[in-house]
Amino acid sequence: MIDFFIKVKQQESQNLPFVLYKKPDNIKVVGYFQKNDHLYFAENFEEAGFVFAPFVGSQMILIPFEQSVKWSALITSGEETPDSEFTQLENKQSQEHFESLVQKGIDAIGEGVFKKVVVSRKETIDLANFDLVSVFEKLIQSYPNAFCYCWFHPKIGLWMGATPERLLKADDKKFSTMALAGTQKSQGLAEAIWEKKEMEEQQFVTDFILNNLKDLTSEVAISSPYALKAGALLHIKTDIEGVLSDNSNLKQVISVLHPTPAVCGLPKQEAKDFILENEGYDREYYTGFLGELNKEAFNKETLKSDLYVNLRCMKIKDKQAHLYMGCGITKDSNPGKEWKESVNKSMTMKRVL
Ligand SMILES: C=C(O[C@H]1C=CC=C(C(=O)O)[C@@H]1O)C(=O)O
Repeated sequence: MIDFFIKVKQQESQNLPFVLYKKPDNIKVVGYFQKNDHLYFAENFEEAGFVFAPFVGSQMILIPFEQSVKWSALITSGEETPDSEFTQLENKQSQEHFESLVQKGIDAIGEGVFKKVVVSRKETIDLANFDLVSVFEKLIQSYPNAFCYCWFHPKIGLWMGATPERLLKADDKKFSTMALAGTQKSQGLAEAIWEKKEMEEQQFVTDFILNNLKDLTSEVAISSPYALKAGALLHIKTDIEGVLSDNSNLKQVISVLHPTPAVCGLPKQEAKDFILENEGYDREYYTGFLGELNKEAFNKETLKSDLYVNLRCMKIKDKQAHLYMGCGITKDSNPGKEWKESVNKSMTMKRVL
């Protein structure tokens, strides 16, 4: 780990692009260190590299494998940061603004515009001192079952996160994805009791994914919904896996899944229009996706992709951390509760700062 982090510090001081990541339930940290500061893009998903894509638009940045040096290291064990209670000193104005945005979403559902929308907000906090390596170390120790990352490009900026949501894993024609929704503070997995609102919301997500993948797949199987722990929170998750049909490709599958109903809503276009019109800020890479694209398998015969949704993340800029969090809104949502949920989600990043 020490050599690995020395390499990170060197790359940082040369102001060159890099990405560090750890997959869920894995003890290996991987780094790709780009050899120049060029801004490469993924255009048709046939490229090979680490992709970093925004919520909207087609500017998907790529750290190409062939232009990078790969390093990896095993995580030396540390204590998982215990979950704690946090006191919140929130600005009344941002609370009012967020609650009225949630209410607008509920009203639009009442008018039949859509069934679900995910609205979000950004919170900025000052950082007295920020050390990328120690924050990343805390991140990987605190969230063993998340996809943890730190991504930097001198022409874009620095992002970090610990996301519970996989967008797509594809191993040649075999694929897996998930339907994720519903949130509660964790009192332990066994104690989780879900309200009808959350169960329904998660079922919408599963149905959407299954319906939309129908034309692109030849086989699909799903698990029963179960509780997933993400830091101090629990979500409901259904695993979905299967085989892509011979005539479908990665680009088509990604465009069906992204943005997922866990970060946008249902139907997708109507929810997206509402978000862009009403949220009042630019999500940038929050709720975009990131991960390995077309990585050669060990046997070099197949290509593997492993992509995640950029949630529970932050952008670091000018000694400030910009934290992003959103909540799925359905007809039974309550603005006050959604505000609290967004505060709980903000703790995922606050814990490591
Ligand atoms: C949009 C976020 O979470 C999504 C993922 C899981 C559960 C969610 C919820 O219960 O609202 C959200 O859909 C976020 O963390 O910013």
